[in-house]
Amino acid sequence: STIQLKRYDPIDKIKHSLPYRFFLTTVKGIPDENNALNALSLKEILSTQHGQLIQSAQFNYMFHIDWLIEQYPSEFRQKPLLIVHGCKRDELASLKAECSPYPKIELCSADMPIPFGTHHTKMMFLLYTEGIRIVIHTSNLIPQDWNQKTQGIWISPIFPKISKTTDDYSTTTANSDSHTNFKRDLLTYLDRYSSKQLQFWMQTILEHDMSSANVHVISSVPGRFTGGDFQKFGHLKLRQVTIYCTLKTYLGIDKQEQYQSWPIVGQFSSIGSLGKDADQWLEKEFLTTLKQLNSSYLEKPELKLIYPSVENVRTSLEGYKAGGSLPYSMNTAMRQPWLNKYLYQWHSDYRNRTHASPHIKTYLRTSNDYKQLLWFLVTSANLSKAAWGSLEKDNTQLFIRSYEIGVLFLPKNFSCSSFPILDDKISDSFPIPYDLPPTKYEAKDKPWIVDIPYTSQRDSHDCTWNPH
Ligand SMILES: O=C(O)c1c[nH]c2c(Br)cccc2c1=O
Repeated sequence: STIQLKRYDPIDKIKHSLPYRFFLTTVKGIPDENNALNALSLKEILSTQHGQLIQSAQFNYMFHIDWLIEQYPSEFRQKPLLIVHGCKRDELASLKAECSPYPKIELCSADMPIPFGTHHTKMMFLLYTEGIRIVIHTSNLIPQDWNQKTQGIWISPIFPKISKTTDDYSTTTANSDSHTNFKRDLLTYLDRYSSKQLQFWMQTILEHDMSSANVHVISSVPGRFTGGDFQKFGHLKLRQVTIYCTLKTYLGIDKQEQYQSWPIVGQFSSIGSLGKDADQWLEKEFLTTLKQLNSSYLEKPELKLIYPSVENVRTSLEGYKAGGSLPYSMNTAMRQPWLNKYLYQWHSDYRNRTHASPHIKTYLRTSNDYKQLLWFLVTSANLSKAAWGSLEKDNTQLFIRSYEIGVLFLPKNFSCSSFPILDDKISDSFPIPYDLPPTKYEAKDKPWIVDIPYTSQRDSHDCTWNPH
């Protein structure tokens, strides 16, 4: 059989990029060395050094088409580009207008059957002559999302095309999938669009060998899921994949006890309406599924939620403007003051990103001493029922409104029982985007709310914030 030579992937040359392939976006205005380690710009992702691009697809929520095309190398700007979006009515009209100068851009409208759902998914398919690369990330395709914010990027290897011979000898499942069922779960997600244009990409994905993928897909799609589909999406999928982590069989009886209280940390850039108290959804549903009811001990991990305070926004590189991308509304916040006791500040001194306002969304479970990581998820999903789903029909049905996608890192897929979080951080520690342990809000701190004025203190650009 022809032995496929693993093509040299420039991403591998970036220090500390392996084995996680988890990057932040570069930030203008911080020292270069903090951009050199595990950070990428969109131009770097799309550069010609990765191979000869044939065509690409961009799944996202917000688009600035002229700017996006400019991020592609000039020799790739005429290649076919599929834009997968959830725009309707006047937003769709303006998106079409923005695309009209580019005949090779095709639009694919994600079916949005449920009110208040959004197409949040941020993903790239990059088809080269040598193979296909998949990027799952958290940035809108607009300049300010790639300038001075903290955003997350998982970038796959360039998966080679399955040649007849390789398929015969593929060591994993018949259609060369990974132990994490990466290909199966990605196709399950894409199938929910029921889109003809995505048929081409689903067939293309089928034809590539993804056995080297070492992350799980955690996605959400609009719908009501029960029976065989019950644990395919949303927070039930996250539970189903992480459940082994605190199983007695995996840990041994004695160790399991110590795991019971291991905290869960959620970090996001917006918050939905979660009910009149924590027992409505946050503790009763979201935390319960994540803390895996399976154990006989009463697990009660703490839940710590990282969301920028007004002071975090005011002192950020962008100043109050950063708050334009933190759309937590007064109408929602005023109905859930109980949430404030869970809130921690955005702090990332070790990555020099304390002032790069977060638009990344991450969820993790860590040991009490914050030295070991049990699992880590980077995703488009904010803390909302629309994104994660809410249980109905006596907990037999999960109701999800939005499209979301993220990737989950599990120690067992990296041959370890937990990921190290070392003090000197950057070594072979897991590249967590923020400082652990998290920093509690100060007594005077309030969560950033987008639609109220902030005039008593000026921001890092000497401005105030007056939402019209
Ligand atoms: O998922 C995302 O990326 C986002 C979703 N909704 C937003 C609103 Br509403 C206002 C401003 C920014 C965003 C945003 O960034």
